[in-house]
Amino acid sequence: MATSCECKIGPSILAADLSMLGTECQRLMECGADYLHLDVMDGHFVPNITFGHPVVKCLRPKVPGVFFDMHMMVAKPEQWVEGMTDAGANQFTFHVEATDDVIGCIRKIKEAGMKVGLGVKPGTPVSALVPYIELIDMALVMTVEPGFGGQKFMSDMMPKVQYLRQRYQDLDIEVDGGVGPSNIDVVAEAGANMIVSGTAVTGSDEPRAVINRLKQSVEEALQKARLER
Ligand SMILES: O=C(CO)[C@@H](O)[C@H](O)COP(=O)(O)O
Ligand SMILES: [Fe+2]
Repeated sequence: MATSCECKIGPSILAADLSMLGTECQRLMECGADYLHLDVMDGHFVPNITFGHPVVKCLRPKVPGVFFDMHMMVAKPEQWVEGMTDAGANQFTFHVEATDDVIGCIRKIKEAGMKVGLGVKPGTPVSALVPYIELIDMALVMTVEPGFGGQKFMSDMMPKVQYLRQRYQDLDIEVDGGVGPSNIDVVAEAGANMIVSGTAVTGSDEPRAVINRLKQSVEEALQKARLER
């Protein structure tokens, strides 16, 4: 299905050396990343904890101008909107399962000047995003149970991506979890254009080559879809 969306590769820094977060982020951008995917976990929505807006505020000046996609794996995400926008975040991606007031959270994010991402966990049907699709900038399809990097890619989530791409040709669709060179072709074929990859990139001796491989696959799939239009 053709789309006007561009291919964007956004490495997750979750599996990187977090004691060197600033230099790790700089290195990923030097290796050809298009944006950075920063995984925020609160120990409530997911059984793990990472970092919050105070860390993001310190990180911001280390990689000026780089798009920060905040993956908010937190309960009641609306409570963190102000802190994240003050810290310099660009996109606030929260989970549809995490709040009773999705519309209110979307409104708060937009009023704070950030882009809106809305995600579904593997157990949530993609139809849960449909009521909000016209209000968001990006849809996130999780291909692992959120909370940890280095998990196995769930290929049975690809019909969710196909469902979205067939109906919303110009929507940014992000896939996150276990993505790497071994499965990028099915992710790209399904229609995703924003690719999060953590372990496959930060765990590689050649992150630039991995990012290039991911980019090549998505760009080929986008080009093929445009020709089929
Ligand atoms: O949000 C998450 C995990 O909850 C992801 O962003 C992972 O951190 C991606 O890492 P890999 O699965 O690619 O190692
Ligand atoms: Fe993530």
